Amino acid sequence: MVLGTHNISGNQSRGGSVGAQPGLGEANLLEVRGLTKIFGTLTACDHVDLTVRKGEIHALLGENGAGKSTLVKMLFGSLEPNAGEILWDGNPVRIPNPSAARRLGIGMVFQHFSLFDALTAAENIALSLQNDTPIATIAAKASALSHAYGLPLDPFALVGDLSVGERQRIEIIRCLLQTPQLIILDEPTSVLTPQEADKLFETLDRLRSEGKSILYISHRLEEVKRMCDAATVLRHGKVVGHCDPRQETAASLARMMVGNEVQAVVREPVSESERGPVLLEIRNLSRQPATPFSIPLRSINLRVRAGEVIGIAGVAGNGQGEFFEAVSGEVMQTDAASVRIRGKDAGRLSISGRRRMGAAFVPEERLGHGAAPRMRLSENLLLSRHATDGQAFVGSGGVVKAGAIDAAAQRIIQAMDVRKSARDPEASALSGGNLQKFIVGRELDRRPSVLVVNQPTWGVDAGAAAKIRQALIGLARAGSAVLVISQDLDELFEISDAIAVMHNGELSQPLPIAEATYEKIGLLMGGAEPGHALHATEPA
Ligand SMILES: Nc1ncnc2c1ncn2[C@@H]1O[C@H](COP(=O)(O)OP(=O)(O)OP(=O)(O)O)[C@@H](O)[C@H]1O
Repeated sequence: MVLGTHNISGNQSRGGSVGAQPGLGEANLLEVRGLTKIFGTLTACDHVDLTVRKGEIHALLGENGAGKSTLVKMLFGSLEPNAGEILWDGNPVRIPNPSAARRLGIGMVFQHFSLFDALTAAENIALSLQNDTPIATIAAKASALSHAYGLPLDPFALVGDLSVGERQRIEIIRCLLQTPQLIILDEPTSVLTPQEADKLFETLDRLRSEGKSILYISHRLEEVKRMCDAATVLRHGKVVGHCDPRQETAASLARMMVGNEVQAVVREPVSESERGPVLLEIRNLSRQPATPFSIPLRSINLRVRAGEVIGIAGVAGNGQGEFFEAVSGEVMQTDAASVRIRGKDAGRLSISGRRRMGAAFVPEERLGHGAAPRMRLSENLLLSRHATDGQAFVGSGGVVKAGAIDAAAQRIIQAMDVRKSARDPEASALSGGNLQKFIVGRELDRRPSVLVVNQPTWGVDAGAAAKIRQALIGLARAGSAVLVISQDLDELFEISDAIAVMHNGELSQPLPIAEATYEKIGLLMGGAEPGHALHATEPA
């Protein structure tokens, strides 16, 4: 490992003199020197140096809040640097806005997608092209790219009906349509299934072989080792090292990012006698597809008992989103008994009604669903908890108890180690992983009897992911029922007492973790007949 010894500012050609200085400099597409961004009192990027060569997949690593997104936003013209220099093909450039970045040849796929739900994939792409190319032409080009790069996409599908993975494909194709030389991908696989991620890697391989460069942000260190030719590591806004990830282990990369060893998650097996009553019960839950693109739910049955964590695995788009909506009350059922919380029918209750029964829910999408972006963390806390913690947060006559809300927000921030640039910032000012930590912490803080969480560690760094996973196990062992929907099989194996698989709107019986293997779960994810080799976790 080379820590901070690779002097990237010493070998470039400048001022367009490509070829004048043979060697490494010729192959550099992007060079960044001393790039700095300050938010209030926080230096999010502190004199960052970075070099991306032509035809290279370059990883940008760092824990949540390290400054990765801030850095790439400056490269894409979404944020203006306070200091520093950007060289493109050896020439100093200013990138005042994303259009300038695109003209230069820089494309970006953001962590939070910027798509309109009510429009089709092709219409969304058209909006970003800023010209009047007919939709049919755009759709044809998008289809051609989708075939060429192995990214299946129906250009006429409504975005609102698509899974997160499918939405990401639109973003990637939208980016490729502009024939970029450098593609920036901000945590592209955090919401993809292993199969989707493999497809994406093929696409990236192909782009690399065409000489394109990729700047790749990811918390998944195994894939960084597998895919990337070089890595730059940030910590607290500063570059702390460069390395060749292929020469590292996931543990050594994690250590480099975090500065020390990442704590392993501990899950002691839970015995039958340690499990309590069924706190969440799904009975014969069926749901017609709301749109032609959504998945019907087919007679789902599941029981989650006090003391246990049940995981739900599955390839994205097999009904997990529809299931979460039905269980959380985002969509109500006609049959009140199809969702029972702590022994009472809840199927016809709203989210607030179900929360009042002691349940808590963490949705997959952080911004918009999990938190209102333009509201402060304390305001978000009030928004989600006024219905359940009315007495704690709202006084007589409806007066908001600002002190109590502030104290609770600070408690959560401290418990989850949420890193931020102000005492009580707007949700949108938090890095993605830190916002996820806050949202999970906000729900855990209520000590709910039932917690249902969809993708608990999406975009969260290795250290923080371990903390969240341990907290979920801790909540269960303290007597709650915890249901975790995740596309990260490693995560499910780490935290679950039993794993069920959702496929095509059907849920298999949970397989006790002692009997679960990647092969069995993988078979079920691929649609193998449920029933064989599976045992219930509890007597009916
Ligand atoms: N618009 C903003 N206003 C104020 N502070 C901000 C803003 N954007 C980012 N920050 C702060 O800058 C720091 C770096 O955030 P950034 O999003 O770059 O981190 P990151 O490394 O991408 O993290 P993650 O892995 O969680 O996505 C964080 O402390 C964040 O709170």
